[in-house]
Amino acid sequence: MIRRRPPEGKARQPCGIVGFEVPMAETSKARNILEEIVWFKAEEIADMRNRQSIQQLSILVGRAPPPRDFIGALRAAMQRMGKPGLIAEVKKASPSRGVLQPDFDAVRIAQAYEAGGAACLSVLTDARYFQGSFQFLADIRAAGVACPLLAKEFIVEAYQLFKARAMGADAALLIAAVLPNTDLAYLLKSAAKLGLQIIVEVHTIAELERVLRLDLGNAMLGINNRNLEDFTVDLGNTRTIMESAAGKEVLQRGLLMAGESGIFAPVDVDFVQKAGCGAILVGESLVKTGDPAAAVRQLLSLS
Ligand SMILES: O=C(O)c1ccccc1NCC(=O)[C@H](O)[C@H](O)COP(=O)(O)O
Repeated sequence: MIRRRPPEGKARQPCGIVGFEVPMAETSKARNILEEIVWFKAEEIADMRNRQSIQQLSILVGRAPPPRDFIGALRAAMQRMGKPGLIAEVKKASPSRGVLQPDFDAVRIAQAYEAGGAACLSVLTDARYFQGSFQFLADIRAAGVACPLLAKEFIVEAYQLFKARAMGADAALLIAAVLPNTDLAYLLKSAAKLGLQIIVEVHTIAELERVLRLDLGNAMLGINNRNLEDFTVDLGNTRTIMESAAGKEVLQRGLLMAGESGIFAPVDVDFVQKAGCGAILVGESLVKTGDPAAAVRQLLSLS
């Protein structure tokens, strides 16, 4: 479990108008990128709240287009194609790979994914580490894209769920490595009130066991094959987790599971499908190509 805040309150001591910062004690340094991202979220959300209160966001939520059935679209795609429903990711850059697509136009890429046969889209909203934006969600919806949209954010507060729904998201991601079960339970309830569906993401068997103790409502699950602490990617992680007792419980309960990260070719799709996944979340291999529609068709072996 990553630490949600620097143990000594602050990672850096800003020195005001002098314009430099002094690092705090060694223990206050983030241990990995996930911690760094999550620690920065506290500052980012405080800044967002100063510009837009949760009351203002609530009004926008009331005016937002009705949410679409994200999980239903994935299940329908699986039934139609006999292959996992594809969540194609609109991702300009990442901490592990840097800029993936310099010629990045979120709307054009979203339209191409849909034309290629994606069931749903994942839209990176984090600005600092992924060069994403909540505005992309609104732009993609305004452009008439029908695929349901996942707000791909590092959610630590309900405020971000309000923001995601206000901007037109249909679903949001909650990461078990970041959130203890009390927070997950609270955020799952908040999301349900807003009409947002949820993917709860795990990376280990222990996280899956913990998450299965929650009242998941109609949430789906995801296994991230990327270790968010050291960036290594191993598709075998999906199989290992799905072969565990907790993985078997997922199948028995009929929960939809997505295989996430490191999916590059049809053999990878087959691999995670055989492991028990009814959905896949794919970014890099699609966004890097000059023709994202063709990349989707190729990945799903569509003619
Ligand atoms: O992608 C990263 O480098 C990354 C680093 C730190 C935290 C999260 C990160 N990625 C989020 C994701 O889970 C992926 O964007 C998603 O699963 C798609 O992965 P890929 O197909 O490998 O781009």
